[in-house]
Amino acid sequence: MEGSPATKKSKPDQKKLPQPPSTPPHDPTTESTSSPPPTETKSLLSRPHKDSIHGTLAVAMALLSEGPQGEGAVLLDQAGQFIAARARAPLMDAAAALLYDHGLHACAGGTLFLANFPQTEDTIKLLFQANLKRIVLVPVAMTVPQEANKGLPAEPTGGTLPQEANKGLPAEPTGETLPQEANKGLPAEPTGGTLPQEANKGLPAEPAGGNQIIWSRLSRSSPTMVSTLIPEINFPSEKTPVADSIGTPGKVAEKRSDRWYATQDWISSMKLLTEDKMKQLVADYEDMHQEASKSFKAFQKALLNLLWFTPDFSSEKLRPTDLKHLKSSFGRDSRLYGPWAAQESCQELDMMDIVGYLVTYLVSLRSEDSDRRVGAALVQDDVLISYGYNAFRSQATHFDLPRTKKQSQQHTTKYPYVIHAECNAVLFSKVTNLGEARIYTNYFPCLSCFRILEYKKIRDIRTQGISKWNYDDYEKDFAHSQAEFQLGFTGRKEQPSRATSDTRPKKLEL
Ligand SMILES: O=c1ccn([C@H]2C[C@H](O)[C@@H](COP(=O)(O)O)O2)c(=O)[nH]1
Repeated sequence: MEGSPATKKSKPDQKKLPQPPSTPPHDPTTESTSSPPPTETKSLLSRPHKDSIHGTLAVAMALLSEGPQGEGAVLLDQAGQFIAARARAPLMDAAAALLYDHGLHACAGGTLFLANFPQTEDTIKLLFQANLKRIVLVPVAMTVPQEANKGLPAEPTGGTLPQEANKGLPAEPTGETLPQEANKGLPAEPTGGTLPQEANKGLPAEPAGGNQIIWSRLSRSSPTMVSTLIPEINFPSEKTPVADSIGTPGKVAEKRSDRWYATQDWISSMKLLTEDKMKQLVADYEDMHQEASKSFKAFQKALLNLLWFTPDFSSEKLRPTDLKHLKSSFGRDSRLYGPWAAQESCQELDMMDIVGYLVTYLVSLRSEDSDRRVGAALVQDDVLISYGYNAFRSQATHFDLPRTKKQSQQHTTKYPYVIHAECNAVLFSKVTNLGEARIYTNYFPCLSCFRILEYKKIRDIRTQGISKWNYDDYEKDFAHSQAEFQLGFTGRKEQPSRATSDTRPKKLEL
């Protein structure tokens, strides 16, 4: 996602205006690869590679498709900035819809993640026309329609790419390779916030006539694809509680040895899952996929289960309250109970909600604040148009910032340096008219984010939890509730837990 570049119109009184920063705005969705920080500080954060996030978004979008085979696509521009993600429309492949929505100029030199191969030959032609630099195929379904394959290098059976096509690409990781490993050799991510023209500098020159498409895959098979969703595992340093590094809520060990063992346990359980259960899940998935042409619901269910049972999704925080709800059949318009909702306030979610929450969760994994990872996703007309997570502002990196929360030492806290997830989602949206947009967040937005959402007329706010922010005094909390109320809050919200419901002011009746 790129922040809209400041329009450089020369105005007579420009000298009086605040000058734009000499460096481009910080884009939290990119990370510097040029000067890796010291290993000790690096272990403060574990973040999945952007490719994993975008590949998974494509899969999530495929869940929303209608038709015999799900298809989802995610488009990034040439600087690697997110443009949009969407599912197949009834008469249009997801990839084609993105190209038509955003135009070839936005796509040239860009990257397209495809969960399942587009089914029509017209779309393949369009992919060549788009001069994309990279197409990442996420093989959620193992079959590539013969029709669609026309004109492309022939694929040997078993789904591997021909050696020719693989030339120059890194060897694909096998089985249980961790994401860090798997990412080695992938094209370096651009450094923060560069404008497309700038970002192009140093990239290999496009051959005359364009059309240099590098076919790459997140992985050869679903197990590896799923394993790339797991955040990098760094052995925690003294500074890092286990909860930060391995994402196990409520399991913060005090001593180094405890942390170490907790991490070990987690790794072995992950391995167990990768090697045994995951194989089983994938086998089930493949079996069910055979049935997919007969029953699309089965495909959706299998895919969702596959995502669901990765360690992250089955963590305590995200555990479905009752798996039997998931096991029931559902389609685009059917309802099911929200896995994130507390038992006493089980909420109904539709497929877009599930995908919305999945996206907020995924992007929150990229958060630069290891204390609290917040994710936000903007959706308009069932298209994911932007996302954001809490990240440190321009010219500040997560390696040298204060992390303390103590209000008595305001200048040493992290807060002045953090841009909130919702702000980033809005700031980096390429769609500027957000009146019809809906926002998903994994935490209840704070008051300042509410102001921004109100300003942008985003009134459909769907959130997974009650407010977690510490408002020191009643006024602030009250103002927050009022703002929420005045907005005409349309989102679904969990009931406050007993602990907080007593202290929160009652909503006003208008
Ligand atoms: O609406 C919100 C509120 C807060 N955030 C971010 C800002 C910080 O990075 C964390 C809060 O940290 P604590 O340690 O829990 O105080 O969340 C946000 O993105 N959106």
